Amino acid sequence: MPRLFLINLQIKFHLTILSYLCLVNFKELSTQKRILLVLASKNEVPFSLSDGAQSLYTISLNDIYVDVLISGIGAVPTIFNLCNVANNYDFIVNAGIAGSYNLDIPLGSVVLVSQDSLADYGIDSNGNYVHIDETQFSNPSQPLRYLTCPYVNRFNKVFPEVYGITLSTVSGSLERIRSLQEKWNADIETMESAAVFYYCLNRNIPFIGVRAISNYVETRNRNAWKVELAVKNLWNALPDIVNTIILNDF
Ligand SMILES: O=C(O)c1cccc(C(=O)CC[C@H]2O[C@@H](n3cnc4c(=O)[nH]cnc43)[C@H](O)[C@@H]2O)c1
Repeated sequence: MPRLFLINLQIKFHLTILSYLCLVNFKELSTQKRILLVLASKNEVPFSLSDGAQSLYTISLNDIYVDVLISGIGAVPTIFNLCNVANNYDFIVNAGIAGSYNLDIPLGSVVLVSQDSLADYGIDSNGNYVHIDETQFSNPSQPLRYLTCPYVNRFNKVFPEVYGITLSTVSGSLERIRSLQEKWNADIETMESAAVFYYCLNRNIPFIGVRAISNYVETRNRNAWKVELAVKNLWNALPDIVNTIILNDF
């Protein structure tokens, strides 16, 4: 057989194998779920993200690529920034730190939020707080409280399930804490969680809320906060959460 013909045949063979491998890879990529982690601040990420105006990053968690959105603290910045990108994802994880009312939950624990409420949407009637959903302004098709995550029981049972409330101010005085506890009897408090629940439930996007406890909800004592421990434990738990998302149908 002429040498030139043989070389030509070899090249064709290699190109065929290469295009097959590319096709397999492309297929794997295109069937991979697109996961977005939403965190309020860079303080809740244990590695450095580039400075500047950028708020969306791609990272690898145990070889699974996920995007990280730094949404800003509080419900409004979180939902404004989330709704700009949410259509590109199959699953949204609201992750971060949280304060705990429940002293049985050790600082640093990672918890899954099974229910959350926008707990300061209401009317203060001479010291008597009434939630919006208890007034004429309630919209039963879009409730603002007792929002339930339908996906939570698919996740690893090692993370306790908790009830949350979401507020625009970190609670730090006894009177406020007592009245919130009396009204809601919640386990944890955050500034974003119920907003992400509300958005995802109304947009029909699968989601989970995962938080690590950085502090107890008590009269303000910043020295007692364990932010570093909570952030470390949160990120140790995230690969397991992401694996569950990849392996399950939602
Ligand atoms: O002072 C710091 O270094 C620091 C680092 C990270 C976060 C903070 C905050 O001020 C907390 C707001 C942020 O964290 C969530 N979070 C944590 N604990 C609570 C709480 O007791 N009540 C409400 N929110 C809490 C919250 O979701 C915010 O995103 C300070």
